[in-house]
Amino acid sequence: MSTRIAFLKGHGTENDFVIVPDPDNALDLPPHTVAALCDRRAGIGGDGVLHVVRSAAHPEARHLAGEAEWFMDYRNADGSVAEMCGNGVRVFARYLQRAGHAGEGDLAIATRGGVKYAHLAKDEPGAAPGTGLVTVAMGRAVLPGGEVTVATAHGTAPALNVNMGNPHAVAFVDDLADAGDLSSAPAVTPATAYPDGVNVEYVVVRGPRHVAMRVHERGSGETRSCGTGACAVGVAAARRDGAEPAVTGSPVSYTVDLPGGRLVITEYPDGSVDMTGPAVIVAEGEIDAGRLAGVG
Ligand SMILES: N[C@@H](CCC[C@H](N)C(=O)O)C(=O)O
Repeated sequence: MSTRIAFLKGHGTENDFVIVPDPDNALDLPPHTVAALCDRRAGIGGDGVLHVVRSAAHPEARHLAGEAEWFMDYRNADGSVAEMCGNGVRVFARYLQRAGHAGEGDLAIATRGGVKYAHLAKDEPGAAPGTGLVTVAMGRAVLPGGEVTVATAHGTAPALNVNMGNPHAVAFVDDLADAGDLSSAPAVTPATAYPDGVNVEYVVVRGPRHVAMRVHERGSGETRSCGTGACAVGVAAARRDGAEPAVTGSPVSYTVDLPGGRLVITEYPDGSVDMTGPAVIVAEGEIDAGRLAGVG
């Protein structure tokens, strides 16, 4: 007998996810099932899976249940587990709103990177329901220091090590094409800087407080957007511009253009970072897990 899995499909600036509601954590979702769901030809297709579980029902989130009812059990497209997914939190919040578990306003969501607070803005007058922007308080960036270098077949660039709950290497380049093919992971040295792998962002300056980026995501390949990556880029840009809020005493906002859309990243003098962008649910259905390659 095969299992039927209810799912939704959503995206945030085209970083797309298979959303699997499973309040009681009853589903078996091993890495190969996640990879099969994310397969763009033989599955639903996505950069990752947002497994929606009540915090109280998940061993990794039970301790957060008093603060956040819902846990975002995030998985990359290859089935690996990640600590955080910024675009994922926005889409997760949108799903909770659509399912009637949350309304407009503030909402706490548990992640492996701690509890994040999302704010669902009101829809614009006349706009479709569930289209208001979502802001997520992403917490503070950690900059471990040390020199890091990223390299593809197109060349080598110095990068900044920024941790947004998950690891990033941010390299400013002259042209986004300089990164070449990002479907496979750039080489990052020293490897010891990232014992668990890394997401790599290539960035160009578009204007004052305005940048554009491409990203190779650990466990997913080149994606059209990465929320934690955009935050890491905003933080790196502020250091590069001498605008670090902890030093200047003023918040700073960057517009970050990604292949899939635009995010606004704001850093405050206490080091906390907010990310604002869209989150959309585009489909809903049920899949016969037995028909997924290697599952059943
Ligand atoms: N797309 C995400 C990041 C997802 C996790 C990442 N691939 C990792 O392994 O750390 C985002 O929007 O932040």
